[in-house]
Amino acid sequence: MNLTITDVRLTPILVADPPLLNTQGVHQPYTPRLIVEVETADGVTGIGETYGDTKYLELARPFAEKLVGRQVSDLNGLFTVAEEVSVDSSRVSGQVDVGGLRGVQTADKLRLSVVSGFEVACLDALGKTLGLPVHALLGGKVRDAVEYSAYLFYRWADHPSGVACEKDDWGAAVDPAGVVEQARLFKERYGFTSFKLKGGVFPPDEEIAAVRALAEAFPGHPLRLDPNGAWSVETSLKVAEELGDVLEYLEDPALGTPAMAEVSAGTDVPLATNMCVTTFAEIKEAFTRDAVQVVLSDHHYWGGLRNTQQLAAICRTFGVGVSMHSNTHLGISLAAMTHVAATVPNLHHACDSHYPWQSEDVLTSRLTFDDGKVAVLDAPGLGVELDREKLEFLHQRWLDDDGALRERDDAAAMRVAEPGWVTPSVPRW
Ligand SMILES: O=C([O-])C(=O)C[C@H](O)[C@@H](O)C(=O)[O-]
Ligand SMILES: [Mg+2]
Repeated sequence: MNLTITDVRLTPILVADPPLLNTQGVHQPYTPRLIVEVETADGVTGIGETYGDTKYLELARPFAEKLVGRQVSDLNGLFTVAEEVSVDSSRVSGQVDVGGLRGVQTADKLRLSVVSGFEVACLDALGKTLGLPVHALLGGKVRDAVEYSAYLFYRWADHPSGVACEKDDWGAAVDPAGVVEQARLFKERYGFTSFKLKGGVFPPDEEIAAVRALAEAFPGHPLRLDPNGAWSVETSLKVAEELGDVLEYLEDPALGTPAMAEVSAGTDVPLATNMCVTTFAEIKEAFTRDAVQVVLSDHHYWGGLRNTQQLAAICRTFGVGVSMHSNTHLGISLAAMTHVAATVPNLHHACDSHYPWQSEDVLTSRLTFDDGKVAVLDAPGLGVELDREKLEFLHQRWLDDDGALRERDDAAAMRVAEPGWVTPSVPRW
């Protein structure tokens, strides 16, 4: 067997995305992703997926060149190679995250977000070569299926008129009745039994009413609300008090560890985050101050599946829970998320996934949710197959774009509907 990497292919694509609302604006009709293929001397190809905005492509290209001649099994070496890739400081200094809502932007985090796509591709190639599933390469699964939560969004029925887009049949959700109807559809179509509502869109009282309506419609189902740091400490405490009896956790009610620590000190409702603990460097302060009780892992920006396991081990040591964050992603990432989630013993919360919102994919067959769960695949590698025609179609869309959609920018997308829109300053309420 020859594990030498002989070729690395990078294919940026644009995938359809519905008009999902968050505190910064609304999702664009198409969003960028990057598909990574790593080929070995034996002709085995491994696939991975990560963010596709220009700032990631700029790093992925030189990184890919450096991998040729290395071994797909040299996963630790990926981090060493990444350090050799320089990050343009203008990409990280003073930048506002215009859509991802994933906390600080640093050069390291940018690198890790790129490494993760390659780590998954290497694990896929290694697993295919050895005839082992990725979860086995990670030490073995401790469960046969991974539970996901329904990721509810306030949304419009369609993107603004005149905007080129793909249509879907979910309808609008801009009030409690709309949110409950969306949750009902999620349950009917995928069997989800826990629900997360993306908040920070409407004044807190309206979002409290939506969560109350969910609690009435789905008694006993775990519920979460995530305004992406849009509230003050005072508002966060008020919401915690009003919804404390029905929330599994409140996610990033206020922005940053100091504010989260203040909220945490004033409520018994568990606080979760994918904004103030997004790097290993942020863990110490947050855990020491008991600012968060649940960390949402995300292999994309934590630097891959093995770093996700390390994060989970640290959380376990400190008695902090683990859940999983998600941005817009396709089936390659859902497969990767499911493999790593299957190996984490202390994963006691259903994971987030945007996948149901993605009508397009690059796989020959879509992954499915049964009773809200994705079965852990035991086929070699990730256990999924790339559909070249679909990949080419989505790449052509990227090539045809004039550049406007190649960067995710939820505030810019909102300005199409509301020309005066600017990213709200925080706390918004
Ligand atoms: O806080 C979160 O869960 C997210 O950041 C998830 C996504 O970014 C979501 O808010 C989005 O895509 O609008
Ligand atoms: Mg969140």
